[in-house]
Amino acid sequence: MSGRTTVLKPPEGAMAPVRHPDAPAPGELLGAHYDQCFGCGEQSGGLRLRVRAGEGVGLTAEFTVDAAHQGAPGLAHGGVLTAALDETLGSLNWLQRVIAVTGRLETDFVRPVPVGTVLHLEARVTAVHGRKIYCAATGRIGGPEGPVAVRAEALFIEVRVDHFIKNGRSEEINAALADPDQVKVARAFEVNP
Ligand SMILES: CCCCCCCC(=O)SCCNC(=O)CCNC(=O)[C@H](O)C(C)(C)COP(=O)(O)OP(=O)(O)OC[C@H]1O[C@@H](n2cnc3c(N)ncnc32)[C@H](O)[C@@H]1OP(=O)(O)O
Repeated sequence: MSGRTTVLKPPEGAMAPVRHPDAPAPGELLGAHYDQCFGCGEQSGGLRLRVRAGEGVGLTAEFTVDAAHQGAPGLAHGGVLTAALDETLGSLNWLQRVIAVTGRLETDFVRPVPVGTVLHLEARVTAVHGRKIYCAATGRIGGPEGPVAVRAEALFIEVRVDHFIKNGRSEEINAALADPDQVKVARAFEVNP
C-alpha cells in the first residue's frame, strides 16, 4: 500500500507526456530560470540546484547539502529536501515547454541526509491530463545509484504567464520585466525560450 492520496494517481484517459522538439538535449545543463530563485539561483542559503535534461520527459539534478540547510544538528531539514524535490520536478516543465506550478507534492523521507551530502535527484513526468501534470522524483545519496533518501510524487497545474504577473510582488515583477535581456525575462517567468 502506497499511502498516497488518490489525487496523485493519473485518472483514466491521462496521456503519456510529450517532450518538446526544442527541449534541451539529454545531458544539457538547464541553468537557472531566475537568478533570485531559492532552488536554482546563486544566492547564499539557496539550494544552488544543478539540473540536466535527461531522456524523454525526465531529468537529473544535484544538490549539495550545506550548513545553511540544517534541521537537526548535521542533518538536512526536511522542508529543504522537499524544496529540492519541488525545484527538480518544476524543471520538468522546461522539457515540455509548459508553464506550471506545484499544486500538490507528497514526500517520503526514507533516510536522514547529513550535511556535506550530494543528493542525486532524478525526476520524470508520468502522465498528463488536461492542465494536470503528474510527476515523480527520487533523491539518492552516495552516488546516482546509491540508496534512496527521499522520494516524492506531485501534481503540477498548467497556468498562464499572468499567474506570476498578477500574483508576484510588483517590486520583483517590475525588476524582472525591466531586464534588457529578453531571454532572461522569458525564463524568469518559466517560459522556456
Ligand atoms: C524551473 C521551474 C522552477 C519551479 C519552482 C518549483 C515549482 C513551485 O514551487 S511553484 C510555487 C508553489 N505553487 C504555487 O504557488 C501554486 C499556488 N496555487 C495556485 O496558484 C492555484 O491553486 C493553482 C494554479 C495551482 C490552481 O488554481 P486554478 O488555476 O484556479 O485551477 P483549478 O481550476 O482550481 O484546478 C485545476 C485542476 O487541478 C486540480 N487541482 C488544483 N489544485 C490542486 C491540488 N492542490 N491538489 C490536487 N488537485 C488540484 C483541480 O482539482 C482541477 O482538476 P480538474 O480539472 O480535474 O477539475
